[in-house]
Amino acid sequence: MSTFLDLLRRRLGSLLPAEIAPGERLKLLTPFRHPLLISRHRAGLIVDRVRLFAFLFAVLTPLWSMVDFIAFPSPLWGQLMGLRLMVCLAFLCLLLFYRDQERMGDAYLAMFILFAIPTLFYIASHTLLMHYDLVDMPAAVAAGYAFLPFVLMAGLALFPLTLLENLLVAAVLLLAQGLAGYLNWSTLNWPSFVGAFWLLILIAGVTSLACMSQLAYMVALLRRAIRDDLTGVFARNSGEEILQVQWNTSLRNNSALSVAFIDLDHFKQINDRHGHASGDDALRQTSQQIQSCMRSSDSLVRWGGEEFLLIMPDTDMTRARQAMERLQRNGLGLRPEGTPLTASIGLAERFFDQVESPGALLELADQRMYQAKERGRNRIQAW
Ligand SMILES: Nc1nc2c(ncn2[C@@H]2O[C@H](COP(=O)(O)OP(=O)(O)OP(=O)(O)O)[C@@H](O)[C@H]2O)c(=O)[nH]1
Repeated sequence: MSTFLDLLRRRLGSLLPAEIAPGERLKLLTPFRHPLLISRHRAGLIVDRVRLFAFLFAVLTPLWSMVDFIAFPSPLWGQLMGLRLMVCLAFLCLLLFYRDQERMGDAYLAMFILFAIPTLFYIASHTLLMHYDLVDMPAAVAAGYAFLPFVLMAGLALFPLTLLENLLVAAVLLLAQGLAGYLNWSTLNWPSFVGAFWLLILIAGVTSLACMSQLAYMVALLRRAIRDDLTGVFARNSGEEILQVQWNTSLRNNSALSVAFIDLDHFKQINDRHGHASGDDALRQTSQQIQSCMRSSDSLVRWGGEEFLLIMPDTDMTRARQAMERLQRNGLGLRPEGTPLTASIGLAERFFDQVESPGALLELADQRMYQAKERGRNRIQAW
């Protein structure tokens, strides 16, 4: 039975996008456990896509007035043109004035505005069209107005969204379509309202898959770009970005921010005596040991060869020191000859040291790490 379940799990697992690692699959379902850098890059990408959409809509919406002019009687085409110009203006404002702060809250707001503008247009245009008894070509053009929810649902596929986010937006669009049916907007030559609703659900399903595939590619590419190949912790350039973000957050919230430089002692000897592969093993062990001790909000960065930087938001000097003492007690792994790996650790904290920039914070922690080396290694230097 368990072999069958195993086989089933593996077969089903192979249906998921291949580029995503097994441990990362949950990231495709909900946005709650996305690391900081994924959220930032995803937010930036979503806002870029919103602006692209806004540009296309701003150009295409007024152009369609020519079709209205040919198909509809006066004053209907004029009223619709007025609506279209307002929509165009709203999209232009979104395009020109929306500033991306690389926060998911901003991305959600941008998407909300992007979808709210055509939805309001959808309601307003149908309120106008309902007053006219259109036949033949005008009726066919009016039916085109009923396709807007389909365009919006298909447009969702452009965004790198999780399943949960996708279902929420799709549910709102389905609700709007249901409301349109309830209010009898289906008079617009739409042959079967239930058929249309079903089609919208199918499109929602396909879009969810498209969104998750995009997100999977994004997560996989980011993993390669931001992680150190050997240890899997953050690479130095991502560490610099994370430190800047955490610095900004600590300024905004007036909260503590600690950093620790952790430099392994006599690491060169491992390479010299036991070979480079043993040195690599030791680095992997150390990074795992530090990760097992740190909080989920902390970020571990491989800063250089055998030097790690631990960024600890919301952590004052006392607690940072306690965390490093715990790390020392748990150990950093073993050298090939069986003796414990040790490190010299330099600590610095924003309030405690009264520094004015993330660079100064790093500098101080680095200096203290060198002092710890000079004082005999295997120690924590906090002032
Ligand atoms: N195996 C391995 N070694 C590395 C890697 N990156 C850097 N190193 C080695 O790390 C060693 C660092 O040596 P040193 O800077 O002299 O430091 P140390 O021997 O730890 O001495 P102290 O820091 O003074 O205690 C060098 O031998 C580098 O070749 C890596 O990715 N893998």
